[in-house]
Amino acid sequence: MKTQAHLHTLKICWLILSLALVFTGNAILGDVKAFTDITWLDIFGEGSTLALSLLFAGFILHSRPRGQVTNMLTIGFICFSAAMLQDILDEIFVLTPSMLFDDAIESVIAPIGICILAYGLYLWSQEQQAINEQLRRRERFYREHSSIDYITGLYTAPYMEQQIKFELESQQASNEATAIMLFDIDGFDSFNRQYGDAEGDRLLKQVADLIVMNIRRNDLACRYASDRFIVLLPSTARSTAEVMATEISRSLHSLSFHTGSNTQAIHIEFTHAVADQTDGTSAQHIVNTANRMLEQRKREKKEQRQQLKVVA
Ligand SMILES: Nc1nc2c(ncn2[C@@H]2O[C@H](COP(=O)(O)OP(=O)(O)OP(=O)(O)O)[C@@H](O)[C@H]2O)c(=O)[nH]1
Repeated sequence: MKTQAHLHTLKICWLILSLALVFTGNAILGDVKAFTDITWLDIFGEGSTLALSLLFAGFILHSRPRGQVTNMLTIGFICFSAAMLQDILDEIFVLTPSMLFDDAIESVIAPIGICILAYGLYLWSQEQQAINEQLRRRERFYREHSSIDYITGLYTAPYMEQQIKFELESQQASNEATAIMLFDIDGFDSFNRQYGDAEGDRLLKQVADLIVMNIRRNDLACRYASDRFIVLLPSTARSTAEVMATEISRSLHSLSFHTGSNTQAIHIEFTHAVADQTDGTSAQHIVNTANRMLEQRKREKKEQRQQLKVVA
């Protein structure tokens, strides 16, 4: 996975600078305690908290893009880490009580940092709700990042099977229908050979995005296999699913795909199939039935093409 840390060089510099300032302040303004006066257990405890705080800040900067949420979380962690460092250093340095340096950092900067951190977390939860809304048609109610296909950004077949299983179980209680649709690109192998695998990957991504755009809020799209996509349609009768699949196939066919800087668009053919819970008692059964129908339609299409060639 690509790190986002390079986007945050300035923030990393601020973090290092603030820790360096705290250390320098203590070194200039304080006197080092006698070795025997130092409580090493306290240093260990406070040092662990500082290390964890820096680790959290590292995860944030490693994985998040730029923006207000990242800024708030980073400022919060900078203040909190500076206060934790001060807590450690006052075990090592004695500062004159009349100096407010120690109190200012521990009693003022620390609570300010925690307030900013809390505000950052609040913004993060708001942001997450907006992202969840966008992701709904790609993941529904369950997130498992290890099952994501990185070419299309969709989940893979095992995830879909699990979701169909959940849907069948809940449908037994509600007595509602559940349908699935399969879409398969025609001649993807020759597309790859003609335009290269990178263009093939780009096509898969665009097809995935278009499918997601064409389904409803509660439906779920996944990549089933190489050039095959599957959509789960909860509470949907087969007849409705057939209509939806035909519309999506039409929309996929009108996709204007441009390879490289070519101005001439390529239009891809698709084959689709629909199945519902009457086709089987388990997720595996229903998906197998849809696959068989799809293969059958592909064979028919190929035969038709060959007949047309012979006639021509
Ligand atoms: N670019 C790209 N190609 C892939 C990927 N996964 C599988 N493929 C290729 O997809 C092609 C699928 O070939 P086939 O199953 O014969 O499908 P097809 O050429 O569309 O044939 P029909 O389905 O019968 O029309 C193979 O060439 C695979 O190497 C991928 O992630 N990216």
